[in-house]
Amino acid sequence: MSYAVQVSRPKILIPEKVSPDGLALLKDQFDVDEKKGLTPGELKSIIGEYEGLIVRSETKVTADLLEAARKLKVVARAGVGVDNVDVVSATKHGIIVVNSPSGNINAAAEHTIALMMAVARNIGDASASTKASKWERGRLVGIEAKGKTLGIIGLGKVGLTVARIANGFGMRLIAYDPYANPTLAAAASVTLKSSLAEILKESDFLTLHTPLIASTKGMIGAAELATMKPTARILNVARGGMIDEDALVAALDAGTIAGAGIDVFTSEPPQTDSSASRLIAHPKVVATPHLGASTKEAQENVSIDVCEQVVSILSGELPRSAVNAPIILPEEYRTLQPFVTLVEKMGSLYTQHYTSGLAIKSFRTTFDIIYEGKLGSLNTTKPLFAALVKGLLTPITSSDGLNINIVNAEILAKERGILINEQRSRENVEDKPYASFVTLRARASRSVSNARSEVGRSVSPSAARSLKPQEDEDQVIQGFVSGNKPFISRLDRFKGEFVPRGTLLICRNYDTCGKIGVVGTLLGKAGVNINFMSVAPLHEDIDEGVGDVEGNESLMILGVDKPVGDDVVKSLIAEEGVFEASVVTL
Ligand SMILES: NC(=O)c1ccc[n+]([C@@H]2O[C@H](COP(=O)([O-])OP(=O)(O)OC[C@H]3O[C@@H](n4cnc5c(N)ncnc54)[C@H](O)[C@@H]3O)[C@@H](O)[C@H]2O)c1
Ligand SMILES: O=C(O)[C@H](O)COP(=O)(O)O
Repeated sequence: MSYAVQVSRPKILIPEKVSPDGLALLKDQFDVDEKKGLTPGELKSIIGEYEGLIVRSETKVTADLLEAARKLKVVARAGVGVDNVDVVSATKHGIIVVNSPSGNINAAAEHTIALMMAVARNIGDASASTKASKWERGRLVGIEAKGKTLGIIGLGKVGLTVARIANGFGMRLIAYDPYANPTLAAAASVTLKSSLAEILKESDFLTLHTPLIASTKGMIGAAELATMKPTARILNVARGGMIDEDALVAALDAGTIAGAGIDVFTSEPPQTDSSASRLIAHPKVVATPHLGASTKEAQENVSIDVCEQVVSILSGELPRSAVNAPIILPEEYRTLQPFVTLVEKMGSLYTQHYTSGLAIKSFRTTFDIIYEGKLGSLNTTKPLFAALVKGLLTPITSSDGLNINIVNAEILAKERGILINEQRSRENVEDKPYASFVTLRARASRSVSNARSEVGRSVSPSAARSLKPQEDEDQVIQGFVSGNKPFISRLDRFKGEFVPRGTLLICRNYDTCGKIGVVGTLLGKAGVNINFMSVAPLHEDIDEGVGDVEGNESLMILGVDKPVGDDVVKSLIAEEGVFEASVVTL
């Protein structure tokens, strides 16, 4: 008599329509349950049995669901956007979230072109009218794409693909993307513009291809629509929320915008009597139900992509596109983790403090990152390199773009035109209160430094004068780790310790009495509480020319309990002696 030992196989749940091509890769090793139409309650009641969960955009992977997911190791998003996944909560639970950042790019780009032509030639309206037994050739005259200007907001993967196709139509291509790679733009015949205003004014067709992040949310509202040509047509195959839907309906009603092709909405499916449903119902709108990625080919691509990653993760290997990437391997974790956090924060601080608000934003900057002291003898700095790239890009790419890990960081940096030189120094750091520290030095190109002096962070008129001497200076951020906690110890010419965490207001001002009171009063009036404050005087080692306020300046760093509005920042710099201010969230 023989006995077969029953070993239970890991289980994977698929509550949405995912292409079978990828699922076939799972079936040898795992039990795959395809269960569509589950309510949130039903999903929660069964999720505890599963090691893997594969979703598209409809399943809401909430903190509550993840709390109940006792065995879950991976959430795989068969597509790009992870806005339906609570990534922070997944990270807290040690669950890796992966996606497929490029499997559906072509599908989204082709859908954009389909909407553009449908809007240009009244295809939706004409089809409905003809099916209703009408023959309205006179009413349904369209326009051609050839010779028209296509304005592209967001020249990333989808935006560039749209540009390449539209180039074949004989369209003039312009784009606004402060972080675009100029070489790729030029190769696609796209002229990069330095302001959104120029794009709005010149576009016959305007198409959006950015992620939905703070800087893009509501970026096209009534004021922006009012600057566009009344013959302009708008396309959105990116995310709902970037266009103010009510404002677009009003502009279409008033005839100040000619038409729109929209695939994505603020509520999906749209609720009755919502702004999304009013937009969909508008006669000048061609609407599709989030179909950008819905082609057979794209669904095969994303399915295979994420299923391969599920296999990797459940076999204990690194995935290629983890959204909450383990940029550090387990054996390196103990030594490097606090420095990974530090370097990521330094990168993020750089992007937010130096590039937000610039007329010309760019990473055409060369970064030197110098690891000193004990860090100088590391076997590998790959996780720190990846952390820097992640920190630099995170503030501008949202969770959609966070697939940065030790495998892909170098390629992603190159794609963005980010040049990073790593240097190690084992030199004695005995004069320092810490055994290792990291310096990030950005050598700004001429165009960037010019932009800084023109617009920069919010600057007071008197600051323009004192900013001048900084134009060609390197930008420096220095930090160290103490008790596993990251600290910033230098920001440009200022030396002072602060913890890079939460929302920080950074003000450069005359180091005179009363400044703290002024800032405190203005924040108090705006209902913003100060959690901590640090004053950084000029760095003692710095003897470079610092302008006519030399030796008399300091940096004030305030940890605040909520974001500080632009109006408050403007009032701050209107104060005598406050030169510039920026708000960063780390
Ligand atoms: N409708 C669909 O089914 C569908 C399918 C695929 C992708 N998408 C969406 O399309 C969008 C673009 O995807 P992608 O893969 O090209 O992303 P991407 O990250 O490759 O490109 C986004 C670009 O936006 C730029 N950007 C960021 N902030 C900006 C700002 N404030 N102003 C101007 N540009 C800014 C970035 O520099 C980047 O180049 C995403 O929102 C994605 O979720 C939708
Ligand atoms: O983010 C994406 O990949 C697209 O919006 C597609 O979403 P879908 O998988 O639900 O079609």
